[in-house]
This record gives sequence, C-alpha cells and structure tokens, in this order.
Amino acid sequence: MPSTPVSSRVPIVSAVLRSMQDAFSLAKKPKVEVEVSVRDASSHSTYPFPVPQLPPSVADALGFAPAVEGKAIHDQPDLDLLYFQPYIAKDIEKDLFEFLRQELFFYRVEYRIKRGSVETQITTPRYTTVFGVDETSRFSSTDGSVLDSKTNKPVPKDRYKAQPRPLPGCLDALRIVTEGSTSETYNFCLVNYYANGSDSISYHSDDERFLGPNPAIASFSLGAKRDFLMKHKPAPPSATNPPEEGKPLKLPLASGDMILMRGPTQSNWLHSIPKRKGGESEKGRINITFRKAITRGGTDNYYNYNVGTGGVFRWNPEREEMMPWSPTVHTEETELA
Ligand SMILES: O=C(O)CCC(=O)C(=O)O
Ligand SMILES: [Fe+2]
Repeated sequence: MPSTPVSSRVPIVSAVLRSMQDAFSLAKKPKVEVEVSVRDASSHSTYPFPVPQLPPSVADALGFAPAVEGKAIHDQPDLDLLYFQPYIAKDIEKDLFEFLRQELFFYRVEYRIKRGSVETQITTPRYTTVFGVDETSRFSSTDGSVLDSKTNKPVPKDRYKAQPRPLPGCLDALRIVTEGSTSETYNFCLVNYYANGSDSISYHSDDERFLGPNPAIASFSLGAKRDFLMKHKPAPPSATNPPEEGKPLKLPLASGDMILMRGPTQSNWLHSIPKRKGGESEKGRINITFRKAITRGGTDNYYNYNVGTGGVFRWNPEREEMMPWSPTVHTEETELA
C-alpha cells in the first residue's frame, strides 16, 4: 500500500530564510508560481527513502526560469531543437545538482540481450532512476496509488510489470516550469547520473512507439560539461545513394543547459553522450529528461531499463561516490551505541 507523505520538521533558520527570500522575491514576479511546501518530503511505497522538497532558495529561483530564451536550431534536415544556454540560472545550478545527487535513489541496471543466438549480459554504463506513468493512468493525489485515467478506479495489480512511482515534489516542480516554457506536457521523468568520463549513453533515438509521433523531450544538464553528439540517421543505401555518414553535430552541454528535442528530430536523428577522458568529464553529471508516454508499454519499458531488479545506490558524501544503499534499522540500542 502506498504510504501517506511523511512530514519532517522545518528548521527555524530555513523558515526565516524563506520569509527573507519572499521579501526579496517581491521585487521581480516569477514567471511561474511553483507551489513548493518546505515541510513535506515526498514518500511513496515504491521509494526506498523519502525525497525532500527543493531547498527554498532553489525552488524560488526556479520560478524565474528559463534564465535565457531558447535558441531554435533547425538549420539541418529534420532537426528541430530549442537550446537554452542556460535554462537554470548560474546561482542555483550547483545547488540543484548537489541536492539531486544527494537525495535521489539510483540504480545500475543489468539486462540480457540476444544478438542472433548469442545472449550477452549488459550493465548500463551510468546510474539511472525513473518516475511517472503513461497517459492511461494517473497517481491519486491523496495516497499516491495508481488509478485508471478514464474510470478513476484503482488499476488492476497486473496492469504493470513494475509499480509506477510518482514524481517526487522536487522533480515535479521542474516539470511544471518546463511545461510552461515548452508548451508541452510530460508524464515521465528519467534521470541519468554519469559518475565520470567512463559513463556514457551510446547513439540512439527516443522514437519508441509509446511516445507517439514527433515526441517532445526536454533534456537538462547539471554538473560536469559533456559533449552531446547528434547525427542524422543514414538513408537506406541504394545503387544511386551510397551509405553516407554525415558530420555529427556537437553541443558541449554545460550545467544548467536544457535542450528540447521535438518535431521530426527523434525519427531522423540519433544522439549520444560519448565516453571522454580527463577534464570536467571526471566529475559527475546529472541528466534529467521529461517525456510523455501514451501507452502502458512505455511504463513497463522505462521501469525495466531504468530501475530494473537490482539494488539501490545512493551518493555517499564522505566517500564522494555512489554506494550500494540498504535500509538500516534504527533502534534505541544502535542510536545509543
Ligand atoms: O545525458 C544526456 O544528455 C542524454 C540522455 C539520453 O539521451 C536519454 O536518457 O535518452
Ligand atoms: Fe535519449
């Protein structure tokens, strides 16, 4: 059963800070009013641990996003991008990065693929986590249970292979702002954490049927600068048309940047974050994508490849790395020891 949200105590200092920020915010009206409660962490029966709300300073500043207008890029065939450099202002991008790396739970998903008769075990070369449910369902606002969008009745237990997870408040705040500035709606949030230059995502397109035709995908970068490569899908080779590799487009995505991929982009272009050595790539990078899945298959696919069946990882600030996480039972004895 989904649990009801837990409340955490508000330190007085943050309440004072909040009222000071409110006073400062009066000078400039936010573009979007993001209603974020500082009191309640987000919890759900599917979450290994509760996820706090955004720090008030970050939540308030997010109301003024995007920091700059998006620049349209459509100077190549079938390409339609809107590039915000940055979307998240320089004075909060670091705090948002540190907050999400610390407070989210991640997975290192393993799965088997079959090429011909050969089965191979793949470990996803990055940490991932995912929240959301496709359009056929929604989360109850009272207890977080999954309801049928049409009937508003609880969905049968076997509708999904995995249990869908609602977006925690901190990511939902970013979703709302992103919807406002892209004129699109989203019901999924995928998060990637690239620990260093060895983590990557190979060339692919997010053109699955469950996203519908011409899907819009809003993709945020936080932390280390990494190259985002794009190349046109090759035209089918023929006698008059030899196979051709176009020059890839290289966007060095910096912390706070957002790239909206839309229109014919996914059906015609591939994108990747290649492995890199040295420099900024040795530091961590978070990527957040918002998407809209329209059918149940999307929900099953996203949980299978971004949560999987393995253990939970959480950032360890002392060791400065992702570490396997397990719930520790806090009894009076362990606390006194
Ligand atoms: O990390 C990125 O910028 C890209 C991630 C991506 O393409 C994906 O998750 O589908
Ligand atoms: Fe992608």
